[in-house]
Amino acid sequence: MSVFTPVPESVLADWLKDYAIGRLVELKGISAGVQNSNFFVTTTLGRYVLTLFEGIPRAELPYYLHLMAHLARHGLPVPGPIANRHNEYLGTLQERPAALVVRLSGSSEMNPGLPHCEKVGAMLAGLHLAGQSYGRRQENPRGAAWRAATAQVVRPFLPADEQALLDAELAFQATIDVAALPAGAIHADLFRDNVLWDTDADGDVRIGGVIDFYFAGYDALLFDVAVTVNDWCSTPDGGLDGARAAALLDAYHAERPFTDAEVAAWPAMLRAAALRFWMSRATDFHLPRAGEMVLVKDPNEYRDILRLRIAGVPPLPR
Ligand SMILES: Nc1ncnc2c1ncn2[C@@H]1O[C@H](COP(=O)(O)OP(=O)(O)OP(=O)(O)O)[C@@H](O)[C@H]1O
Ligand SMILES: N[C@@H](CCO)C(=O)O
Repeated sequence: MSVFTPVPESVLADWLKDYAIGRLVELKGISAGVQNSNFFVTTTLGRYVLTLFEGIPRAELPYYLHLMAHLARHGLPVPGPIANRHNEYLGTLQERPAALVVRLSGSSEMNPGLPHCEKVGAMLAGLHLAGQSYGRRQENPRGAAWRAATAQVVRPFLPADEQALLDAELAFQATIDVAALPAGAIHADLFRDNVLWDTDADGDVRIGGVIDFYFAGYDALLFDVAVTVNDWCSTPDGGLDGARAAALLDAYHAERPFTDAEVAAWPAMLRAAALRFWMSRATDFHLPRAGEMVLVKDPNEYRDILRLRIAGVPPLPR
């Protein structure tokens, strides 16, 4: 359940007077997502998603909303935010920062095949290329500094073998020269549940939408590729599915060829991406946030993915 803050219809109808999208027809809470309060909003002029931001500092929100607008303007299937009559994307509703974005079509695919992986790879490369001309910069909120700091918070809760794994991984990651890698705006959480699939006129799968940009930031583009491959191309035990990984990576490489530095850093980035989700999930598990309805995902899934990536991975295409 993801409605932490209820919005009465009369309050929303009044708030919408500040927008040019017509009058309220229907308001429905969305029962997915764990971070914010989300609603489907239908007006006389269209279909939108309303988000009330529950935790992200207000000052950080323009980066996300303008990034979504930038990517949508570049033709990517990203929900464009709607500006109000003051030409602002960010408003205030029920004392929360709030934004309306276009509602995109489709639903997520949790068992992706090769065509899905191929399309996600090509789309991610397009996102990175379009992101190069995005003028704002905000560091990846789950970047290397966050991972190192969070590891120290989580470490006391882990058994000895996991502490050893964590210590060794942090020491290894500290030797990686991330600054040598191409960088830019990255999504940083492009999991299967953040891509909506649709079918085109020929019945082929097509990406209808990429959502949830609220972990986006400036970092190595390869880190984003690694996050995406770890989620889309893993087998149930956490191993890499070679065919799905090749489909995703070849399609990405065709749009934005990997550099030599990226080829060298690939195993390390898959490990950094695994560490990021092991740490965030372990934090949610061992230090649950009081009073919030948080869906706790299994940290061991990403501990195991980390162990398996350390054991070896196939190289990037070149
Ligand atoms: N622009 C959109 N178009 C269509 N559906 C959307 C859109 N934005 C969100 N949704 C729907 O709302 C659900 C929740 O959104 P989202 O994943 O952004 O939640 P969140 O709580 O903000 O983030 P998180 O997933 O990190 O918890 C999605 O699973 C999707 O079904
Ligand atoms: N994708 C994250 C959830 C937060 O977006 C995870 O699977 O841990």
